[in-house]
Amino acid sequence: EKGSAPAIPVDPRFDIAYVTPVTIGTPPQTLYLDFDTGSSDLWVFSSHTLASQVRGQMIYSPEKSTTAKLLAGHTWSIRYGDGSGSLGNVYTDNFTVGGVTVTSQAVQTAQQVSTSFTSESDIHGLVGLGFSTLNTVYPNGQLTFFDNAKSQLDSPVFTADLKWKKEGTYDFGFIDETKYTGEITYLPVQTDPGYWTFTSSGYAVGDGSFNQVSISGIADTATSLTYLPTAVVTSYWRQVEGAVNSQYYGGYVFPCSSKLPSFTFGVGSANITIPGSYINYAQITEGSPTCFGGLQSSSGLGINIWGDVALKAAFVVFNGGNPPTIGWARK
Ligand SMILES: Cc1ccc(-c2noc([C@H]3C[C@@H](O)CN3)n2)cc1F
Repeated sequence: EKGSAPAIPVDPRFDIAYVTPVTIGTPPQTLYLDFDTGSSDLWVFSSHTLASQVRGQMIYSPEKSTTAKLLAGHTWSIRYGDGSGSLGNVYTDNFTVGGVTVTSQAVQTAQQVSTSFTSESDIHGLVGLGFSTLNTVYPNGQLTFFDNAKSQLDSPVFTADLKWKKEGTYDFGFIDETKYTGEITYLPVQTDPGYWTFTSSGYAVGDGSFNQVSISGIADTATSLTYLPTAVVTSYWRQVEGAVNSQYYGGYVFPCSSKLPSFTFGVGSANITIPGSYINYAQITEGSPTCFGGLQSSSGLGINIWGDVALKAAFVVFNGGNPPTIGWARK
């Protein structure tokens, strides 16, 4: 089996997140979910979610699905990197993405969500694509959609082809050769504690020389920006006149009229180049001459994150084989 599904930017002005249509239950209920390689819970806004916390999201109603089964005595609670979170109960039901169906997928129904989820009406939940060890369901952890689907896929892989301000795709079970140029470079993955953690071989700013330095970080499809060590990020923004690291705005801001240099990162002996335009993330407020950078320091996070700003410059293969590896190609 194999399948393809679109990755649709939530806001056409800037790529804050990407959502993908899925169907759950019988008859099928359609929701648009944020696929997240940085976590491993599949949760949805539901008929159980506090009404005061639902604002326009599509919901999953297990009581309307003839194939839904309550996973009695199981609960979950998750906190994301930005402090947002959600919690609730667990059902199993049929779950389909791009034509690939998993019967009895653990679907975590939210009873409560934090304000940033309530205010994001285009995101109806998340599909965790990290390693199942990160799943928060208690007392028995549940498997991700990918872990459940793996055995029925032609190949135990999924790929991410995210695009700048355009619709991209997630493919399951196959590698679409038309989606990239040159070769795919595969790197080892550290699966503990459960992220797709890999080590980049270094970086270059614009046309500058390549700095050979190992940068270990996670590939995270649900983090909008890219967060790297302070030394790396400082050397990038030093090239942009008027760029400052603003305490007020919580990161590097710069004049929107700037022509930003590209940022190249090493993957083995190959490399991926992020165009400068991708690093001009957004105006700090509508109409402002000041813009917020897509490349920020990871010093406060304790982890480096290759988020959408980096991922959308590449074709990325998440290989769930034994051992798992991550593949990068230019496109
Ligand atoms: C409103 C909202 C807030 C946060 C997130 C969110 N989901 O995953 C992540 C990153 C950080 C890490 O926790 C795992 N991947 N961030 C999604 C949202 F729709």
